[in-house]
Amino acid sequence: MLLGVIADDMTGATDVALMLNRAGMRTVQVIGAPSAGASLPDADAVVVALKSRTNPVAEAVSDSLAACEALLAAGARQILFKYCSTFDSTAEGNIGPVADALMRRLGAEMAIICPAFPANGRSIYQGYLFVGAVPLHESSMKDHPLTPMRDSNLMRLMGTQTKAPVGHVGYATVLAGAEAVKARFAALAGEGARYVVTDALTNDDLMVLGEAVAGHVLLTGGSGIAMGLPRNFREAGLLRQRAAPVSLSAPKGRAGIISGSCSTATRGQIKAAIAAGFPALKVDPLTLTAGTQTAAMLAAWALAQPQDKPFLLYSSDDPTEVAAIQDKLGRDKAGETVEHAFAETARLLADGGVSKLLVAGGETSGAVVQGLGIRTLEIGPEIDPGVPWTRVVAGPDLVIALKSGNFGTPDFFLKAWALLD
Ligand SMILES: Nc1ncnc2c1ncn2[C@@H]1O[C@H](COP(=O)(O)OP(=O)(O)O)[C@@H](O)[C@H]1O
Ligand SMILES: O=C(O)[C@@H](O)C(=O)COP(=O)(O)O
Repeated sequence: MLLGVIADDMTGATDVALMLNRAGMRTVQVIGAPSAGASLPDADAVVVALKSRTNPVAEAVSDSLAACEALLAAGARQILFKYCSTFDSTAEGNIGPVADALMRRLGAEMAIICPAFPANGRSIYQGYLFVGAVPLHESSMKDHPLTPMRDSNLMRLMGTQTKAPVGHVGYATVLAGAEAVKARFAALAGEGARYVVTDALTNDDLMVLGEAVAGHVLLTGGSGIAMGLPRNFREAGLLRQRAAPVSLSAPKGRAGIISGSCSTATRGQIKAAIAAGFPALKVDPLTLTAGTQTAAMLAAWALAQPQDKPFLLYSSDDPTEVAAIQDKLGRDKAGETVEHAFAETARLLADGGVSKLLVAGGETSGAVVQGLGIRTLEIGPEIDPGVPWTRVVAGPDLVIALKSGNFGTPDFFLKAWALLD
């Protein structure tokens, strides 16, 4: 194993695993921090998918360190801490504290901060993170149910989460190439910087940065920064090129969609699925709390639908409705209620013969994967940038795609099935 990745949520993990797979590294995703001494699957890269984006800081740190130990024990030469391309976090963390702890464990002198993911419109200029044409804090991420992002300056965002000095590599330096970036790293290290935000607008920029960080033991960023890493290993004679899969054979059974994502892209995809006649049932956190809607009822409804189209269970709502529900239940309780219900529903659906599942939302996917008892995933074909089909290799016999809230074209729920044999 060459590269170890610690991902702070489930969809982020499949996103980075897809990126590595496409760039020629055989990548396997394992769920949860492996216990001490547990062996990891044999692969060029292993991604450990945690649910550490929004849990308490101490837990996020200890899970990330446990993942790091397992990856090092399996031979990882470099560790990537993967977080969201929209830098999803709060003033307390968890990005800063986890990165600090990994830096200490690995004895790293410097780590880059690069959430850029051009294929999905995430770019960094002058240290400001953009989502499409607008700065992060003007994007729909300002209303995220768990990690509302109200600033776009990555130096400032990281600065609230760590005491370590944060520097910046500007775009002109990135354009000048990997040697110029390395020289700038050295200069910043001389000034005491421990973290370095790197501008990046295109995939070419990410390849330059990938080359510049070949010698770094710790990297932090979105899946984009993984793009250039396989080439480093190939050039070092450690990795052979392999082709990424174009289709996936799915076990026989029914198809369905579970969505707890309230992101703009997902809400559009839900609209398109309903317009296409998918049988759809809205799940309401208040009704779940009152016990008048239960996981058993959701699963029974889904399994009673005609099989010619996938069913859709969704709690996704617009920011005004989400805010009203959070006012009544509290932010965490609202999220947990939906996540618990979907985890249990997914288990009942798998028992009821569902074998092809699309899940929308990072936290939602984490809950569903845990509910299904999935331990290992193999990465299949790309549906859209950042979202692959995966096949369960340890756990129930099914194929599952875990879609980040803001990823995918409007017809995502309609077109994904065509990649399955
Ligand atoms: N109607 C709702 N009201 C309040 N919270 C909700 C609602 N529907 C889903 N949630 C919660 O919002 C969060 C959405 O986060 P996530 O699943 O990560 O989606 P995304 O990938 O879009 O960020 C989850 O914790 C989910 O349980
Ligand atoms: O980097 C990204 O944007 C994604 O890989 C990711 O982390 C998604 O998180 P959610 O939007 O919470 O699914």
